Amino acid sequence: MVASAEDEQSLVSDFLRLLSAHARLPAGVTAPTLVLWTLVVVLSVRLSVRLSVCVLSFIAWQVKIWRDRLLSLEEKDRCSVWRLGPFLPVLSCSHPDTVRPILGGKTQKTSWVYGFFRPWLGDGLLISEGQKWQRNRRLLTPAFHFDILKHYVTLFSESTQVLLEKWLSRGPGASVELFDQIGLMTLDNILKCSLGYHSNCQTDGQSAPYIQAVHDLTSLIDERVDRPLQHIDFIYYLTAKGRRFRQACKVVHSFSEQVIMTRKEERKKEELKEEDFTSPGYKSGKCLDFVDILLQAKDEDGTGLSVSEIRDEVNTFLFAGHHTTASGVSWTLFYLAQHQDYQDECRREAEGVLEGRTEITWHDVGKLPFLTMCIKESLRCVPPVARSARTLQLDLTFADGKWLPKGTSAVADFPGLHRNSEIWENPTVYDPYRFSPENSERRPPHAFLPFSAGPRNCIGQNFAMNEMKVTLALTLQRFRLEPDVTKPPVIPCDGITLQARGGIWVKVHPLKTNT
Ligand code: HEM
Repeated sequence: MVASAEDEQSLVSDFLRLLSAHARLPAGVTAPTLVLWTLVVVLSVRLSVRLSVCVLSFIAWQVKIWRDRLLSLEEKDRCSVWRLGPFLPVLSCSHPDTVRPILGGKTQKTSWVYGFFRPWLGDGLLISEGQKWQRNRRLLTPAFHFDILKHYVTLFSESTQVLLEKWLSRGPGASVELFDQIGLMTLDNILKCSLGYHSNCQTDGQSAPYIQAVHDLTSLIDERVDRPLQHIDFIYYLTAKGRRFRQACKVVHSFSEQVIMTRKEERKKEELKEEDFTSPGYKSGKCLDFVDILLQAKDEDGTGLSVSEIRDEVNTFLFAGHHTTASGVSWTLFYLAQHQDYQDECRREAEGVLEGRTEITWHDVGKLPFLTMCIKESLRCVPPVARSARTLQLDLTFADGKWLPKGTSAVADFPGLHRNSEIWENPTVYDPYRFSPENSERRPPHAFLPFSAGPRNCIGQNFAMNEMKVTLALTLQRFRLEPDVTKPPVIPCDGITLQARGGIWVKVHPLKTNT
C-alpha cells in the first residue's frame, strides 16, 4: 500500500501534537523548532561523515595505486610513499635503481622550500627552470673549470689559518663548536671567491651589516621551513621576521650590485680585452673571482648576463656553497675525533705532503687519497643536502616495468640511499675503506650521491671537495681533535643542510709542528 501526500501530512501533524502533549520542552522552544534543529544536526553529522569517508577513500585509493605500482620496488627497500597533507603523496626513493631515473629523467625541481629563497636568490641556477636554467648552466660552467679553481686553493689556505689561529689563542684543549666556527670560515672563503670581498668575518663576527644580513637570511629560512603558518607569503611578510627577511634581502642585493657595478667600471677603465681573460684564472696578479668570470660570460650572439642576473648567481653560490661545505667539514672532523686511528692516518698523509709548509698548493690537493676517503665516508654517513625533490614531466617506467604517471612528486632521499642495507654492509659504521678504489668499483654508480646526479647535479662539487681537503689537511697538521664528552650527544637534525642539534663540540689540542 502506498501512502498519499495527505496521509503523510496528517502523520507529521499527529506526531507533533503527541510530542507537544507528552514532552516537557523548555520555555520558548516549540516542537517544530526542535524537529527542525534535530534534522539539521543529523544531516550535518551525516554530511561530515560522508566527507570524511570521501577524503579517506581518496587517500586510500592513492596509496593503493602507488603501492600496487611500486610494490616490488618497495619490498626491496627501494622507496616508500609519504605525504604532505592529505592530497600530496610524495615518493621517497632510496635505491640506486629508483634514484637514477628520478634524477636523470625528464623532471622539474619541486621543492616548495625553494620558493622561500626566491626573494633572495631570484632566478639563480639553484631554482631557475627550463631555458633560463639551461642558458645559465652553460654560461656558468666555465667558472668551475680546474684552471679557475686552482687559484682558490691559496685563499682556502689563508682562511683556514685564520680559523686555526683563533683556536690556538683559546689555549690547549679548548672546547669549540664546529658548525659556527667552520661556517664563518666557509663564508669567508665563498665571499673571497665569488665577490673578491675580504670581509674579516672570522675575526669580526657578524658586525658588518652584509655578514649579518647573510646570516639572517639563512637562519630565517631555516626557521620558516618548520613553521607551517609562515609558509603563506601573505602572513609571513606581515610578521616581524618576514620584514627582517625583506630588509636583509635589500642589504645583500645592494651590496652585491655595488660590487658588480664597480667591477664593470674597472673593466671599462682598464679597457680589458677578451683575450686577457683567456689566461685562465689570473689577471694582473689578481685571482679572478666569480664576478669577473660572469662578467665575461657571453652567449653565441654576444649577449652577456645582466647585473641582476650576475647578482642572483653570486648570491646562489654564496648560499649553496657556504653551509654545505661547513657541514661537510664539521661532520668529517666529528668522525675523525671519534676515530683517532683514522685521524692519525690522515695527519701522517697531510704532514708527508706539506713537509712543514702552512700553505697547500694545487698539486698537494691531489695527493691526499686517504683524507679524501674519510671525507667521502662522512658525506655518506651525513650528506649535507638530504634530498633532491623532482616532479615528473613524463610518465616514468622503471627497469622492471613498474611505472609512475607524469606529475608525480618524487624525492631522492640521500641519507636513505647511503644507508640502504642492500648496497652497504654495516651501513651505520664509519669506515673510510669503503671508498678505496677496489671497493668503489664494486658499487653501483648511483649508490653514493652527496652532490646529487643528472643534469641538475651540484655545479660546485669540485670547489667543495678542494675546500674541504685544504681545511682538513691544515687543521690536522696543527691540531689533534677529540670529542668533548661533557657536552650532550651529537644528534643530526634536518635543516637547510644536515646539522647537529646543539652543535658538534670537540676539544682541540695544538700539536708541535716544525712549521
Ligand atoms: C659539501 C658541499 C656541497 C654539497 C654536499 C652540495 C650538494 C648539492 C646538491 C645535492 C645539489 C642538488 C640540489 C637539488 O637537486 O635540489 C646541489 C646543487 C647546487 N650546488 Fe651544491 N653542494 C655543495 C657545495 C656547493 C658549492 C661550494 C657551490 C658553489 C660554489 C654549490 C653550488 C650549487 C649550485 C649552484 C647548485 C644548483 C645546480 C643546478 O641546479 O644546476 N654547491 N648541491
